[in-house]
Formats: sequence, structure tokens, C-alpha cells
Amino acid sequence: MNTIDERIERAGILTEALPYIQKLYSKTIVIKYGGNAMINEDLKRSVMEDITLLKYVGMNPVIVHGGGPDISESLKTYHIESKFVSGLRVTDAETMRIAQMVLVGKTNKEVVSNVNRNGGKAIGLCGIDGKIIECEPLTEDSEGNKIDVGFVGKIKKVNAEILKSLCEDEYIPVIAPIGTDDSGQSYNINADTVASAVATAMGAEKLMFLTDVEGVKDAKGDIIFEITTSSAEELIHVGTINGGMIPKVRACVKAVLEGVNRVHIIDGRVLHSIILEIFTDTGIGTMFKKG
Ligand SMILES: Nc1ncnc2c1ncn2[C@@H]1O[C@H](COP(=O)(O)OP(=O)(O)O)[C@@H](O)[C@H]1O
Ligand SMILES: CC(=O)N[C@@H](CCC(=O)OP(=O)(O)O)C(=O)O
Repeated sequence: MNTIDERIERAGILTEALPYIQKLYSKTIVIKYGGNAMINEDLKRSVMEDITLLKYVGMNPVIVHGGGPDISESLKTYHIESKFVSGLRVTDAETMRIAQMVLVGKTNKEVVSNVNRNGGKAIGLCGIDGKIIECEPLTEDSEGNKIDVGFVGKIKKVNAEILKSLCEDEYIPVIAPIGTDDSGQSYNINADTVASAVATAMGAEKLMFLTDVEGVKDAKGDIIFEITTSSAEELIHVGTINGGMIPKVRACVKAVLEGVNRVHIIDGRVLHSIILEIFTDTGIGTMFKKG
């Protein structure tokens, strides 16, 4: 049994959250949940509890999930080697078939089921459903160099109406990063890119990327708490930001420039990282701003 002092302290913590709840009430918050942050059951549960809590206090969370490690593992069982160009998986027809099977059939349903188990109402979708994500083949990397990565999609349009209706109807949309074109061809898309495009199309207030580092690091390895869009580009240019952090940072920069107010990269390995970011003044991880 808790003492009265402990209970008063708890009440204090809850009321501290009030200004944040008021500020973000009815606002859309897009959460990118990366494969490398889906580490263990405790962490998965804490992410789902946080997201369900956001919904119950009146915010509109939308989840975009990755699943790169899951895809690579499945490809291995089919004796297919994973190849990446500019951080993007080279996706031939067979890789596309397996990526879709894994992302939609496995990862998406696991996330949906975890949200539901925690009392939320999740609806699993990918960009093919309702043609939410319209694509064409991606033929250039972010520097404008020609690349041949097969069925990797460049997003032409996100049709956000269905997502908005689901949010209004008490649901939490859970989106797998697969898109489609007019012919019905499926495309594999980097999940960071999808999260950014969904946040912009939905007019989200906030976009959070859960990953496996504390935030964006500078050349000395220290976390950068606030980064401008121009210094982010500069750190990519000099190589301080590299590998999988490049598409993530570019997705952040694009979202900020296209009107998403708050964009953060946070450590998905920390229990309740979403709540810590949203309900505290200092926040955690790296925040992006225009400039
Ligand atoms: N400047 C940097 N700061 C932080 N992480 C970086 C940086 N440059 C490269 N990285 C790497 O980026 C990784 C995160 O990208 P990625 O593995 O693609 O994440 P996710 O699977 O969550 O999308 C980190 O684990 C880190 O190794
Ligand atoms: C084109 C491309 O690279 N697509 C990614 C989609 C999954 C993803 O982005 O997952 P993470 O967020 O866990 O890395 C892939 O095939 O791995």
C-alpha cells in the first residue's frame, strides 16, 4: 500500500502533464517505430503503453513501423543476400514479395496486436490499402545520383483522408512502409521516408523517430539536443552523420521544412521514451528546427 505522501507525489506527476496534454489535445503525433528499436518484450510493451496513453488523453497517434531486421532475417532463410545502396534495400521481384509478406503479414500484425493488448484500438494498413501511398520507381538517391534499386518507391502522394477518419473514429493507424502505383505494383519504401510523408500529409504537430541511439551525435560523439536543418545537412556532407542515420535525418529535415512543428529522434531503447519526450520540458534525444 502506498503512503499518502507517495500518492500525493503521483498526483503531482499527473498534473505536471496537464499543460502538455492541453497543448497536444486532438493533435496528430506520428511515431516511426524502427526495427532496431523493437528489441525485447518489455520495450515493445512500454512503446505500446505510451502510444495507447496518448490516445486516451485525446491526442491522435499514428504509427509507421519499420522492420528492416525482420526482412533481412527472412531473406536469409530463402538464401537471398540483403544488398543496400544509399541505405536503401535493393528490391527485386522476389525481395519485394518477401518484404511485403514480412512487413504486412508479420511486423504490422505484431504491432497491431501489441497495441490492442494494451487497450488501444489499432488498425493495420500498408500504403496499398485505400491507395494511401502512391509511388513511382525511385531512380535517384538524395544527392541526385542515378541508382538502380528495383522496386523501391518514391512517394508521389499520401492520401491522408482515411488516416484522419480512423483517428477521428478512435483508432490508431499502424502503417507498413509499402506503396503502390496505378498498375498495382507494390514498392518497398524506407520507413523513415514514409513517416515523414505521412506526418506532412496529415498536418501532424509532432513526428518522433524511435531508434537505437540516444540521438544525433556530433563529431565528438556527444548528443546534439537541438539541430538546425542546415547544420544537419552540413553534418551529412562532412560524414559525421552516416549510414542509416542519413535517411532518418533527411526525413526529419523534410518534415520540418514542410511544416511539421516538432520533429525528434529519440532513443527507443529507453523505457517510456515517448512519454519522457512528450511530457517533460527538456525532452530527450535530438530536436530539429528550421534554420
Ligand atoms: N551522427 C550520428 N549520430 C547517431 N547515430 C548515427 C550517426 N551516424 C550514423 N549513425 C548510425 O545510425 C544508426 C541508426 O540508423 P538505423 O540503424 O537505420 O535505425 P532504424 O533501424 O531505427 O531506422 C545508429 O545506430 C548509428 O549507428
Ligand atoms: C527501401 C528500404 O530500404 N526499405 C526498408 C523498409 C523497412 C524499414 O525501413 O525498416 P527500418 O526502419 O527498421 O530500417 C527495408 O527493406 O529494410
